[in-house]
Amino acid sequence: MNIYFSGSIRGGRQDAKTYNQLIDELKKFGDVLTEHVGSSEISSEPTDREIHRQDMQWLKEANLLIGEVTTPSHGVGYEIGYAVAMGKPVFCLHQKKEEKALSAMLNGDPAIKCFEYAEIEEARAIIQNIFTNLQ
Ligand SMILES: O=c1[nH]c(=O)n([C@H]2C[C@H](O)[C@@H](COP(=O)(O)O)O2)cc1CO
Repeated sequence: MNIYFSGSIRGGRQDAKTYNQLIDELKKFGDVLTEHVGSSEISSEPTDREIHRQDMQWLKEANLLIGEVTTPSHGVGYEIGYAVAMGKPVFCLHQKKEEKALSAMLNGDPAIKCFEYAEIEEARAIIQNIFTNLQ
């Protein structure tokens, strides 16, 4: 099972620790192709062209995409739209925040399953359910 995990990088790293915790959970169910998204240090070595080429390759190889979408990110939105267009299953997790509603373009797409969580334990349980219910 190849898992493409999406999370904000240049959109803001305030949820990076959560990404890391989610990636640890996802690793129980398959190979996370984009483990660097949860890393405390993002390499600035590859060019943007190389990042895009590599990520598109991983997206092609992925069986599904799971995004943590609390922090809005152009890259995450792009990856999600691309994965939907490729017919891949897409799941989005976001933290409950009164001041910020999830984008209608994610929440309103019947092809995307969106889940709200408050605590990391809740997010772990959502991930476990996703893989239990995968056909
Ligand atoms: O250095 C990078 N490496 C990388 O893999 N990405 C991909 C993976 C993330 O899910 C997504 C983050 O996009 P953004 O940087 O626009 O927040 O884009 C994005 C960047 C920087 O834009």
